[in-house]
Amino acid sequence: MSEITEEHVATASRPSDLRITDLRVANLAGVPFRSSIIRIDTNQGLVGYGEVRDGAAATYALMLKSRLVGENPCNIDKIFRKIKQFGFHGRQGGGVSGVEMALTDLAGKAYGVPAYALIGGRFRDEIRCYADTPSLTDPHAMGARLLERKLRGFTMLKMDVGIDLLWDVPGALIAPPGAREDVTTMHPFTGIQVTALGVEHLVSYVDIVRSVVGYDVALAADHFGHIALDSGIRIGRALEPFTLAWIEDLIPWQLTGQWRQLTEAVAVPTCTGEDIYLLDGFRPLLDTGAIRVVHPDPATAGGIAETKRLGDYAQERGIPMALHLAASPIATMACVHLAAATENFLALEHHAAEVEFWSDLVTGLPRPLIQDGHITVPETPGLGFGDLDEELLSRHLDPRDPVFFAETKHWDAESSHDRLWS
Ligand SMILES: O=C(O)C(=O)C[C@H](O)[C@H](O)CO
Repeated sequence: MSEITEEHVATASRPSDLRITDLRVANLAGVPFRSSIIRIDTNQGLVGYGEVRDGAAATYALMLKSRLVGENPCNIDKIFRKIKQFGFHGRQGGGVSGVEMALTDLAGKAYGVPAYALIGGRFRDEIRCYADTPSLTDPHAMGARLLERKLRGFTMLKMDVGIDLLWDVPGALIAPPGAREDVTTMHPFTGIQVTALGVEHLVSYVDIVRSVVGYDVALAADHFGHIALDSGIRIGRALEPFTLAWIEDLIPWQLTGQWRQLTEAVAVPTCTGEDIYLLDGFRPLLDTGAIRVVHPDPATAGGIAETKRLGDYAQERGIPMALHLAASPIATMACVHLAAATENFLALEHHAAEVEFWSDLVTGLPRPLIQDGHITVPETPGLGFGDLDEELLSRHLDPRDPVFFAETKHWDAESSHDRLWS
């Protein structure tokens, strides 16, 4: 064996010598949904973390392993171009996007700089988060929950309102058979019509919510459908008095022409984007001015740098960008660096206001991570957290497939975890 010289020692941790040796995942549940943490290992002992989008399969990341091993993770864009063909819209973008986050984490650690420095530096020191609140039948309960979040310092909130509230209201919907089951899985276009009674129900719901939470906080509304265009127009017009920040996902994002008609017909900002992969997927909506707010999920859209490119592209077209997210602190921190480095940024979604241990999943950052509705941009290398609290994580594994960074030589397409949401 040859002798280790001083030169060897000096070059042992050179970023140019860094190589990927492995990719492993930990499948979590309840953080706030199920998601998979990616860990990329290297020949220098450095590890990088990313996260596969909520509700997606770890498979989407594991299938990329053979394309990654041997690559220098600091060449983020080169690797991204090599693997992006293996992603797609919806949850299928989750593998590529999560891997890109982990590469950025690694590159930042290798060069000793925070992730935002790799994509151009920062525009802000604090990242505004907005708190999402899933559907509640009782508008007073929804108002109370939103008010509690407002009092915790969130300056922007979102509630789910829409057909979820109307299925059991007689005469509120005209729906094709099976539509109720379909919308909970694939979010397809169902052609559901919301009747005058249904619209009245939603108006009264939002009126009560506003009377509880007040008008001095930005409030967006989501989970409308998908519904028929004319129903969307009637709902949008009826909700105009409530000064909503946006109305989201009334119709499928692919229907650019319908989005444009909706946007032109209502005086409430229209919004979509959480299932779109890569800037290319957003171009039709942005180029035609079909939406007023673009809402990518960086864990679907292609990760940190691609979502920044998208934000810049939208900015040139006068369309503000908010970030969708339903993730653990790992993808959240990826989004914090992205939001710091993108001028065109409104707010980052937080879906885990009810998950008490959420901030504790990573070490080395303030707890709680979100204070007064904001996350402070860290200056530590990579995504900025010290490490994972593996003991805590291991208590929140997905019981259907409780893999915890185990070596994976292949993936089992039949396992329950690999059944996809979309
Ligand atoms: O918050 C939003 O905009 C959502 O639509 C969240 C989804 O319900 C979430 O990703 C769960 O799959």
